[in-house]
Amino acid sequence: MDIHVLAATADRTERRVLRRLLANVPGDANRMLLRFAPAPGAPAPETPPRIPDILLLNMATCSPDSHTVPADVIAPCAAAPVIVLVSTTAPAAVQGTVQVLLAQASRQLLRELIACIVASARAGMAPGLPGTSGIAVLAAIADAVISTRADGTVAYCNPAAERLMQLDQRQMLGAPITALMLLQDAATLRPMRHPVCEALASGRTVRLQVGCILVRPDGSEIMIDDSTAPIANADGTLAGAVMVFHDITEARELQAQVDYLAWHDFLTGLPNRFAAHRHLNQILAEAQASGNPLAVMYLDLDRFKAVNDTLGHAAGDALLVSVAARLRGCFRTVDMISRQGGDEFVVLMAPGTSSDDATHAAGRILAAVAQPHAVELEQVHVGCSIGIALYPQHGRSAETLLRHADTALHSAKASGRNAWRFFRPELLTTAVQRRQVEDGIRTSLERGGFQLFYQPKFRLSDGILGGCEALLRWHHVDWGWVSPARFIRAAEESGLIVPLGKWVLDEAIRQAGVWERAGCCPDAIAINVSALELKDPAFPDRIARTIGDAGLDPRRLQVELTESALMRDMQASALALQRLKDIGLSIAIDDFGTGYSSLGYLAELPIDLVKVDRTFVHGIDTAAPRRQALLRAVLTLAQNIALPAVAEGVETAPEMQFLADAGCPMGQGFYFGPAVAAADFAHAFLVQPAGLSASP
Ligand SMILES: Nc1nc2c(ncn2[C@@H]2O[C@H](COP(=O)(O)OP(=O)(O)OP(=O)(O)O)[C@@H](O)[C@H]2O)c(=O)[nH]1
Repeated sequence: MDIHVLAATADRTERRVLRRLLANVPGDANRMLLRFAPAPGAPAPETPPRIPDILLLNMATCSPDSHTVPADVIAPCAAAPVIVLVSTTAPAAVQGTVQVLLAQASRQLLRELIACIVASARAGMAPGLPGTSGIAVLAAIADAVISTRADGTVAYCNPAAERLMQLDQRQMLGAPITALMLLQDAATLRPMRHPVCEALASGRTVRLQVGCILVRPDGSEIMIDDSTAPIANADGTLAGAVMVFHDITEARELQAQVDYLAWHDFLTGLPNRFAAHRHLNQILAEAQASGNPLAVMYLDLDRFKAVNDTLGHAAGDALLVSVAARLRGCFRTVDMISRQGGDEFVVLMAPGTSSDDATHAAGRILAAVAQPHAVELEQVHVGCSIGIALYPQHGRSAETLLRHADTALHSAKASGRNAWRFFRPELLTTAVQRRQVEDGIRTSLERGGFQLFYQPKFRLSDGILGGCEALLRWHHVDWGWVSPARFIRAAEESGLIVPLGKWVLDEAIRQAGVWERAGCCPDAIAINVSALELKDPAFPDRIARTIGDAGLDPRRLQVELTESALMRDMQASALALQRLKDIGLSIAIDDFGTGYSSLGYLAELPIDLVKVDRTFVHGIDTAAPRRQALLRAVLTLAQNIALPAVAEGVETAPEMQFLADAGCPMGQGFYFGPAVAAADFAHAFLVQPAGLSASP
């Protein structure tokens, strides 16, 4: 006779041994048709394969509580007898099964055993009922198994099915499966067509859709995953169906938690950037269909870094949570508030939002965020800046709207912060140009392109060189010379001014060293220092170290600062300036007279020199008497507090003469000479001992 053997083993050696033992040779009494079961988890075949006459199982993967038991392999052939393949003679995990120690099995023994078991099963077994050894295996596995007859009444259920269904065998056997198992779609809560009915009707293996709920007799619900296969008689007619299922409630809950984390910000609980992007696409589709406008707001806290730096990261976190709560209070439930990361939030205002609505909301945010936040027993104040882009006039896609809102945000920041701005197309060109400039600065810092030019300062009384100012110049490979007005501001706003300032310092000190070794160094080489550098507590020490390393006399170096840079934090400025003075540097105030006009600081800070701004100087010889009087007043003020003054922007001889007559001690400007490269400066203005190479 032909005997269909299904072997469920993933072990390659076992497969090879089985192939050898069950290979047919002429003269064999029976023909063995060996087939291997697909690995657990492999997709079920569309059409049910022929039910085998006997099943060979590897017990190594068949522990009772193991989910690797190929229940969906065993269950459809539950009517078939089972031989368990064991690798040791130790007692098998499942009582009542025939066991074969494969390593010692001979070809003849195994074939005769199989033939004998199959013959007796064919003689006595009713279709749809598992054989005794099959029952033993099914009783031991963790998956629930229910087999039905062709009319859908239950013919068999294993203990796991009793547990999951909360019914015992007596209540289930003979009852229609559809009466016992109420299945619902988790999303719609609508009853679902029973998979047994579907498998019986189609003659195919059926899998439940993900998210199927089993409602149990006591009303409790579990989520199940199942596979249902029809069972065929030996003649191919339908004998019934077998359903294998297990509880996936816990796995789904875990998945739900993972999903939550994937779409929410861990710190504030707000939707995260991915959720915002997804939502924006959804509401854009809605807005497109209804023709309604909507608003996208990009929000960034102002100087949040300072909170982290002064109060610590935990306080920063608490502030972010507090801000998130304030934002929630500013919006309708239809608007989505999300955290993009860091101190950035995005608000998506639902379709139907006009620009007026967005304006009012922005005002509400500024007011709400500005209220003090209770953070770790402190009252913390923080502001924020907001950029707004409207659909459809500022963009139609999620990416464009977010980018344009971000561009508008930068404009709000640049305007002085604590403000909101709508997107304007003009911002785009500036933003793109700004980015290009920033990238260019970075590249030139790495590869070269910056140079220091030197402009002389002269004593007006005797025309002797009184020092010089080192001015940064940038030659870009593609753009040529870039105007300082164009790149200094971009560097300041992007923070690149710090590495740039360091480069200037190093280069000025290097050049001063060259001149000093040549014995022709000018008295004071002034370098410009930005507010950001001055704010850095490590700045004075860095200067001291660099000067020390170069072996330079510190009096050769002068630091020029603008009034506004000093005024940002008077106390910190005073400390930093004193430290610079202690190192031996002199301090000059740039743009004197144009800044805060709060002159009190002149007496407070250790300043050596003031530079009278060029606006006072330009055309002064022919200017109106009131303007001339103003310049004289500025110079007198400097004189009265014993601060020498340098007039900037001197371009003509009459201007120079007017300044000299008014008692201005020094001048700087085109009249004396423009800023030029170090070699040209040395050549023109320094008394050069023989052999000086001004630039190495
Ligand atoms: N406490 C805390 N800080 C964070 C977190 N994520 C990012 N940051 C910090 O937030 C700061 C963001 O600073 P920026 O927005 O770049 O700068 P700012 O100080 O706010 O200055 P402006 O935006 O220019 O006004 C950085 O210092 C980050 O290290 C976080 O989850 N918790």
